[in-house]
Order: sequence, then C-alpha cells, then structure tokens
Amino acid sequence: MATWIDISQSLHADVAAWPGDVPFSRSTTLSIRDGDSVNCSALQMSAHLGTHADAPYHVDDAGATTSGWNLDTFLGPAEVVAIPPDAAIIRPEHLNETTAPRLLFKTVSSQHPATRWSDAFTAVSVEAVSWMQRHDVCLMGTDAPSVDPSDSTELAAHHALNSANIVNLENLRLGAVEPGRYTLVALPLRVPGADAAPVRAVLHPNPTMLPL
Ligand SMILES: N[C@@H](CC(=O)c1ccccc1NC=O)C(=O)O
Ligand SMILES: [Zn+2]
Ligand SMILES: [Zn+2]
Repeated sequence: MATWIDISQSLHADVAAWPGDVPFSRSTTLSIRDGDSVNCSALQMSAHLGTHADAPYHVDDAGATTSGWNLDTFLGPAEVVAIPPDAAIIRPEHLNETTAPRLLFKTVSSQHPATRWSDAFTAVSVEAVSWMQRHDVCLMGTDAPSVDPSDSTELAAHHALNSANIVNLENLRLGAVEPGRYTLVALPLRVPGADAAPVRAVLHPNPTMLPL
C-alpha cells in the first residue's frame, strides 16, 4: 500500500505551459527497435512547467539562483489549507487557523485539469506573505500556475516572498488531498544557477516524520 501521496503534476506534452512558454517534449535519441543498444530520450521544457520551485532570480536579476536554496526548506512538516474556490486572492484571514512552517494552498485550480491553461486562478496577496513571514513560514506552495495574477507585470507576491525569504512551489496537484497536517518532501532537481527547478512533491499523512 502506498503511503506517500504524489502531489506533483505529470510531465507530458499535454501539460499546460504558461502562455508563450516552452511546453514539455520528450524526443527519442536512441532506439532498440532501430538497432541501438538502448532506448534513450532527451527532454525539453520551461523550468516553470509542471510542479516546480521558483528562485528569487526568476523575478530579480540580482536575486539568488537555485544554487542559494537550503534543502531543509523543502523537507518537513506542512499543512494543506483549503482556500474557498471563489476567493479572488489568498488573504491573511484564510491562514488564521494554520500553524505549520510550510503551507500548501488547495485552490480552485485543483478543480481544473493540468492539461488546460486557465488564467482564472487564485493568486497570493502581499498581506498573506507578510502574515507568513510573521509566523515563520519557510515555504508555501500552490496548485495554481503562479502566486501573482496572470496579467501582473509587477509580480508583487513573487517579490514579497523573496524579501521574506519564503520559497514558493507552483503547479502542485492537490485535488485528491484533504486539508490538514502532513510531512512534505519536495526536493528540487540540482540545476545550479537557474531561475527555477522541477520538483517531485510528496506528502506523508504522518506530520512528524521529519524535524521542523
Ligand atoms: N509566475 C509563473 C510563470 C511566469 O511568470 C512566467 C513563466 C514563463 C514565461 C513567462 C512568465 N511570466 C511572464 O510574464 C512562474 O513563476 O512559474
Ligand atoms: Zn515558476
Ligand atoms: Zn512563480
């Protein structure tokens, strides 16, 4: 019986990419059927496709890249928080009951298939970021494609998260997950110097598997 719950999106050609961004593709470079000794493929995708973590450098030329991450951030107690599907933006009042150092937001996006792009997603307010900073949150995640609205150029939530030293995960898959406390393992691939990296994110129902 599987106990770890996979909350990552599958990487395949049909997964919705940010408009104009590079979608996922996997091409065959060697094939046993064609006489090669192995099957081998090459992957191409935006670093922001599917479930991933943003580095500050994504929105700030002077910000830290993926090389600056502390892995402790991505491992430990977490809470899945239900955000009402009609919420325009995530606000501090949605977070009042939470106590975990890692918060994962289950929003209206959990009702949308990952294969269809929708700009009708719930972003994160700067006030919610301040609330998380005051409550010593080190990581937040969302099932939405971004923490800022799709038409934002200011990217206020991304910048506020960077100032607060809070890492964000985007494009989680939380449709089958009940709100509550879990242990999160969401290690990003080791891609030094980048603006983001793909993450395989999983939850364990026992919230005390790992230290804070
Ligand atoms: N905020 C989203 C996506 C994003 O901002 C983005 C990704 C690829 C190409 C352009 C993007 N933003 C553009 O305005 C992210 O961080 O994944
Ligand atoms: Zn991103
Ligand atoms: Zn982002």
